[in-house]
Amino acid sequence: MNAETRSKIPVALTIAGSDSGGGAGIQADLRTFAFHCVHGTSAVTCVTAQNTLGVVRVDAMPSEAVVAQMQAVVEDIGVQAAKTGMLLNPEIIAAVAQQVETLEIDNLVVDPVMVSRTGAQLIDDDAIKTLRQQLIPQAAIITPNRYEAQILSGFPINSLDDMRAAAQMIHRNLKAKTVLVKGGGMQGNARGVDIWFDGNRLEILTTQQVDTQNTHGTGCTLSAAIAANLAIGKDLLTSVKQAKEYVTTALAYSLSIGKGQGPVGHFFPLLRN
Ligand SMILES: Nc1ncnc2c1ncn2[C@@H]1O[C@H](COP(=O)(O)OP(=O)(O)O)[C@@H](O)[C@H]1O
Ligand SMILES: Cc1ncc(COP(=O)(O)OP(=O)(O)O)c(N)n1
Repeated sequence: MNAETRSKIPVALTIAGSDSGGGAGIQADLRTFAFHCVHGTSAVTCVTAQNTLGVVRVDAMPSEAVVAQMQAVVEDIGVQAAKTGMLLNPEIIAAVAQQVETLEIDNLVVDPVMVSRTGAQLIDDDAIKTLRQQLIPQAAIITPNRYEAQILSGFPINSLDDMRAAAQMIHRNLKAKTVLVKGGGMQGNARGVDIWFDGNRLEILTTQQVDTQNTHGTGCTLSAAIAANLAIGKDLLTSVKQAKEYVTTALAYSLSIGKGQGPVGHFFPLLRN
């Protein structure tokens, strides 16, 4: 890559929390951006003390600090795409939503981090309300997991049909432009199947099911890979399909570290032997 090409490298921004265990959050996002040869920038929203067994403590950043990070990055460097992850509280969500509008951030991927794969609620009810009202309508795509889709649609999800109905309802009721309901938390044949709905087209996205308990960070990795592909200039559906392929490979190379759910292997596909 010569100097001229390097000066045109795509840039993506993650607005998310830190995971001390390195499996999810900004750590997963920045590795994913780097894997895609996209320069990664970040606005840290909170710091979690976390490992493969769960979240022990969360400390929020002041919303003004999150705003300052977003402004510093966008006003100087510029970004072609952004993703949000754990935004934690209503003040941070409202501030991020305001800045997305003011800074005219395009290609926004909202991973509405509310509930972990294990079913634990990560943000409070006021934060969920602010997310629905202020941020989701600005997203190019939102990527709820099974439990988040249950909260956003208001009904239980136990089958592919339920996932389909939830994607359509979230699109209609929340003015979300495109919805991807993720199936990592489903059982049986629906595990690892995702549903895409953009108001016209409904797609069932499948890859191989990977049999591993080391799935920590799959949602962050998927949304970061979508943002990276959008920053490169790919269209939305291609970005999602390729991001899903990447997550599947990273799952196949996931890491058995810690005593609980280990992280996916972001760079390990490079070490195939
Ligand atoms: N065991 C698996 N095999 C294949 N794909 C999976 C598996 N687990 C999760 N995925 C995929 O990983 C992505 C993230 O989904 P999910 O794990 O549901 O999100 P979250 O981490 O937000 O709970 C989705 O594309 C999902 O289909
Ligand atoms: C700091 C932080 N952000 C997000 C998450 C959730 O990670 P995600 O990839 O969406 O979900 P899991 O598959 O790990 O449940 C987190 N744990 N920490």
